[in-house]
Parts: sequence; C-alpha cells; structure tokens
Amino acid sequence: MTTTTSAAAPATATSTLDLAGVSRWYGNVVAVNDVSMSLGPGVTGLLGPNGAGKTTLLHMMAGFLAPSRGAVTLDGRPTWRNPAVYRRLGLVSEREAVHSFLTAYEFVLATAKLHKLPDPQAAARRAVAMVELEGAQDRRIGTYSKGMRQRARVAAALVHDPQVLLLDEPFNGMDPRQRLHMMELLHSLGDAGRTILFSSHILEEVEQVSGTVQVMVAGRLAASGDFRTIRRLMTNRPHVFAIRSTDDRALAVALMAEPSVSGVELGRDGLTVRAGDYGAFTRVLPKVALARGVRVRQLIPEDESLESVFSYLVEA
Ligand SMILES: Nc1ncnc2c1ncn2[C@@H]1O[C@H](COP(=O)(O)OP(=O)(O)OP(=O)(O)O)[C@@H](O)[C@H]1O
Repeated sequence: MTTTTSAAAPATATSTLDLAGVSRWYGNVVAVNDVSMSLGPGVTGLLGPNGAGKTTLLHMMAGFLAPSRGAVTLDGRPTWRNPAVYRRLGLVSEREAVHSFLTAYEFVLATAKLHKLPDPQAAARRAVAMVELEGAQDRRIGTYSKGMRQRARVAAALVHDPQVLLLDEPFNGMDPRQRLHMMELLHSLGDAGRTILFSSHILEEVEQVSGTVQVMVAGRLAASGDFRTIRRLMTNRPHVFAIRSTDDRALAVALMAEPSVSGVELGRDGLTVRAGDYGAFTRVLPKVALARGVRVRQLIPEDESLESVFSYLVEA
C-alpha cells in the first residue's frame, strides 16, 4: 500500500473558517439558509443529499461566491473579494475541466505560476509528490484515470501550501484503491494541522474519513458534531420494514407484543412493521419468528434512502 508521508509536513500556522448566519439564494431558490459553523484543524465531512446546498456553501467559503446574507471569514477576515485569503485556501471543485493536453506537472506548475510562487517548479514537484503522481507526472492528463485526474486537481489546489483545503465530492467516481489513497491523504493533511472540509452524499464515506461531520439538508444545517452521535440519531429513528414470512398472521400477533414494535399492518403481500428502535427490532425479530416456528423469507427496510434519514434529522 502507498503512503503519503510527504503530505505530513506540519502546517506553518493553523486556520479557522467561520460562517455566521450565512444564506445564499438564487432568485426564489434558497440554496443555503442561515448556516453557522466553525471549522478548525483536522478533517470535517460535509454530508447532505444532492441539492442540499453543499457546493454553494463551499464556493462561499472559498470566496468564489458572495453570501446573500451573513459572513464567511477566515481567521476573522472575509473570504469574499479578499485575495489575501485565497493564498491560504485551496478548493477542489466537483465538476472542473482539466486541460487534457497538459501533463500533471505542467498543470500544477501553471497553477503555481498563477499564485506567483517564488519557486514554482519546486512547489509543483512537492505538490505532485504529495498526491503520489510522480510516476505519471509527465504523461498527458488525458491518459489518466478519473482518480488520477482528481489527484492532479488536488495537487493544483495544494501547490501554494494552503492551510485550508475544501473538496467538493472528492471520492466521486473513484475505485476502492483510489478512495483509500485519497482518504489517507486527507487524514495526513488533517493530522498535520490543516483545516480540511470535504463534501459527500454518502454516509459511509464520511464515516471512514472523519469523526466530525456537518449535515446539510435543504440548505439548512441539520446536525453537526461527532459522527457517532449523529449516526446513532439516524439509526435510532423509527423504521418501517416490509416482511414476508411463512405465516404472516402468526408473526403479526407475536410482534404486536414486542416493545420495540409500534405498529403492524397485515396486508396481502406480507407485513408492514413500524419499529421504534432499529437495533432492538432487528435483534428481536429472529427470536420471535423462531419461537413461533415461522420462517422470515424477506425483510426490507422501507425508508432507508439517505433522503429519508436526512429529512428525519431535520424534523427531529
Ligand atoms: N447558479 C444557480 N442558479 C440557480 N439555482 C442554483 C444555482 N446553483 C445552485 N442552485 C440551486 O441551489 C440548490 C443547492 O445547490 P448545490 O449545488 O449547492 O447543492 P449540492 O448539495 O452541492 O448538490 P449537488 O451534490 O447535487 O451538487 C439547488 O436547489 C440548486 O438547484
């Protein structure tokens, strides 16, 4: 397995990104609604379904977009229209064309020159090494896999050694090995004292990378803090299951007596069971079925979509 020791160089200073009552609307659409948060060194996940406002939020953080209301500040200074901030912050956008005729080294070097770095060649080499693309740095980006292209873009965002790195859906389209490599890189940057925020709509992805999470739904901050606490909130919510068994009626009667079950409906195609506690119900179901001599043929959680989890969190 590869290592990313070169990324572990400690940040020269740490930075804090603050959002105070930030909103952004496009005409009638409120993309971000009164969001406040503070991000310090380490890796934070920004979790939310498509359209939640993650990209809009990241663009405001990076100073690409003005908030309609509220303030985004980096160490107390507004990010909007503030070139001094851009030198301390890097953004890897979700959909960003990379010039496929350039090599990774040329691409990163061009970014180093845009930043007017004193030794752009050395900075480009360092950034390319950080994402471990040295072996392919002289090949045209057009010949790269999606994961390699993404790493080239991360190298460009890191070339000026920013204290803050924002990444929009960095794991999209990556295979498991590339994913692992990117996770290691983010960890190593976070451990070195940099402030890293990455967005994702996949719960497991955020869980693997970050202990701290900000959850966005429909433009609002739905939950924030320790991942395990939020995960518990998500799994402890009421669940609906569709069940088919060898004797639905007998199973329905038995389940009604269980404290973890709050409702049972007997239909032609099986049972619909409402459970107050996911864990307790899934533990008790096999025992109940076994005691009645009923075999469970199918157990399908009916509301497992991420959207339903998120809307539960917002309503909670
Ligand atoms: N330039 C724009 N003009 C009008 N509406 C926009 C614009 N950009 C975003 N929106 C709307 O704002 C809302 C939030 O979009 P945003 O792209 O920030 O969400 P997201 O969480 O990043 O979703 P995705 O992962 O799908 O990109 C959506 O309803 C979107 O349609």
